[in-house]
Amino acid sequence: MDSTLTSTDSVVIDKNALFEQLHGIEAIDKFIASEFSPLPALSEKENIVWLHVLVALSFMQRHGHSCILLSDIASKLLFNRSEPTLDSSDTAKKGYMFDELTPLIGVVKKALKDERITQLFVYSNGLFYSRRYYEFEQEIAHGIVARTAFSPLTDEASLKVKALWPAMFQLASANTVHNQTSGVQDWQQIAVAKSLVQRFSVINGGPGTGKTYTVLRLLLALQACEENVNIVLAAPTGKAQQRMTESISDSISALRGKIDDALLNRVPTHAVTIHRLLGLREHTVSTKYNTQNQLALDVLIVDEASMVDLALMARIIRALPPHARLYFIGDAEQLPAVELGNVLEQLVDTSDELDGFDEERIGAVPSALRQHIATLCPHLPLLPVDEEAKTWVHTLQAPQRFKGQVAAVASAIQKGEATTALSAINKEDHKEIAEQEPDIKTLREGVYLWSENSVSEKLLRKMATQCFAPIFDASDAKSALKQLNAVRWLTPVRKGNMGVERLNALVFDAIKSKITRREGAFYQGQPIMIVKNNHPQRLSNGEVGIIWPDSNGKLFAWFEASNGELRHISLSRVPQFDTVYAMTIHKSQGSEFSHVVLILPKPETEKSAALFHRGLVYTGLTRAKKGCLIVSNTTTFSDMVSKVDRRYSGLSGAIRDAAIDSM
Ligand SMILES: Nc1ncnc2c1ncn2[C@@H]1O[C@H](COP(=O)(O)OP(=O)(O)OP(=O)(O)O)[C@@H](O)[C@H]1O
Repeated sequence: MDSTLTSTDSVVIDKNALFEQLHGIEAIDKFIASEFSPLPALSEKENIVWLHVLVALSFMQRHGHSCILLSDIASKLLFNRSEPTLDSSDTAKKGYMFDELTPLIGVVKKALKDERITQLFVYSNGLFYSRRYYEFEQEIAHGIVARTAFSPLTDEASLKVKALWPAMFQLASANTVHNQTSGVQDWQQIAVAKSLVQRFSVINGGPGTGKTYTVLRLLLALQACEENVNIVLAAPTGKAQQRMTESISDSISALRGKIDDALLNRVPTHAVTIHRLLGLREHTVSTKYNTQNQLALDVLIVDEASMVDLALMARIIRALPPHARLYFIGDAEQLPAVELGNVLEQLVDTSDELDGFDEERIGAVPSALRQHIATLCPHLPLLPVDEEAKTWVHTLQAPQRFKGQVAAVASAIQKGEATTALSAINKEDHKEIAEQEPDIKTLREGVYLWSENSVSEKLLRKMATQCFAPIFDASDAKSALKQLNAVRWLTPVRKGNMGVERLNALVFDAIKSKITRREGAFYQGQPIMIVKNNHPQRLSNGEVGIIWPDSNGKLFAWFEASNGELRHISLSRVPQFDTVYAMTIHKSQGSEFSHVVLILPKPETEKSAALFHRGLVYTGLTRAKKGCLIVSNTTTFSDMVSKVDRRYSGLSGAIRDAAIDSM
């Protein structure tokens, strides 16, 4: 038989001929489809449908979705490409037209009668999954729902927290009267009050909306309830762990003098990476801490939760002892994790219809919880019974820092309002920039847009010198690192004219006359980013350092430790790295810079156009603390803001179902 043909006793299909017609698929998609089809119980026609469902599932999982929604592929022509494009040697592909929904579901259900298939795949509520991801979602949903039940404070704990409250929130009596009479709600206080009586909650909000401020108060309140409570702070990456340590420490400093030092000194400040906490072994999926060997802690606070993927979340839930509290801090509008899943987005998602269910218990605020809040915060307006949000989600909206233009533009982008965002940005045209060329203003407070067309190579080089020459003028490694974090260039892509690789080469060319010392591939002032976790050197993927001489003039790589101290390692020990004047927006997640140059080029290929979406613009912009210069055409900018990158997941629905089951 021809090797391209696959058969069971009754069915023969020419898989390669079918794959040949599909655009955008990769070897792994073909492998999955080949491994689990054809099935003897299906007819030839059904097997062809089944094969394409498997290709679609594998394709979607490669793109971060945990499942496929069958109604979204039903009656659709997918994997087609009408014209060969210039950027690839691909020819036109016919694609595959999926059946209508009812027969499509019929085939999937029939395939799932096969014992081997049912061990590996699941169909549930219109979603088709690999069983592994379905089970992750179920585990997470049950772990969360078990923790969202109302668990009241003891009278003693309640009194202690109540005594601490006015100092924690700096409540002057004028303030409290104001809240009571004006009806102005204080969502930070509500978040703390609610989180005290729920063992799981999410504190969600954009940059500077006061998440750390809120978490610190939650920690103080938890410690007031139970003196020896064991609290652990964790974040998904080394960079995020460092920032968490810094922001909690800064927040504590801001409270000094207002609250008893003894209380503040008990608050933990040192964060760890989640991987380290769980003892995730490199190149394996096993963790030291898991269901059999759970972590010895009472409270786990996870920062930058948008970067937590589905598998990592499942591992966190497994490693937590049942009594442990879990609090997630993050911004659900940020890009989701690079790996599969969009956990935070699903946790805060309120799009699920609660109609027909007991809203009192699933979505709205139960009366016992309202009573608890009224006791703790009599100065605040009562929460309405019909509040729509999930009780465990606290979305902070009012920017406390970061006021002004960056916040206004970010908020319009978040809502998908490209025109509003554009009207809130200062736009400068080619002529103005050209006129300013001798003294271009790359780094200013606020948000500026320069049209991509008006940014010539010459101008880019001037911008590069302005942004990065100060690194080379620094007096020591610490100030060089500080200069490095003052500005970063961000772009969505690695390749192409405005991709990371070309921009880094261009910057290097613009500043190379400033280089005074070199050693092999390294030079003084070179910013490097580690691209793979390296345990022996205690360096994690994404960590950024600088090459700088020590007092003897010998070059070393310098990194900031989580306590703010610098440490250096010899150049021969530097693991795999990239030079990093420019980096991808994805890699910038969890970092902040005073200024950002956000380059959003016109997509050069069909593939990159599909990947340019709102999350990239929002994440890139919100990395900027003071100013952001966007280099983009208004059409590209608007297209990106209008395009949402939705990941399919059944997690939100699984949580709802688990909540109903638990009633
Ligand atoms: N209710 C408040 N009253 C006064 N200042 C506040 C309040 N909430 C937050 N702040 C201040 O606003 C600033 C930003 O708050 P915070 O660092 O908690 O925000 P964040 O959401 O954690 O920011 P990021 O996302 O950047 O980590 C801090 O200086 C903080 O002290």
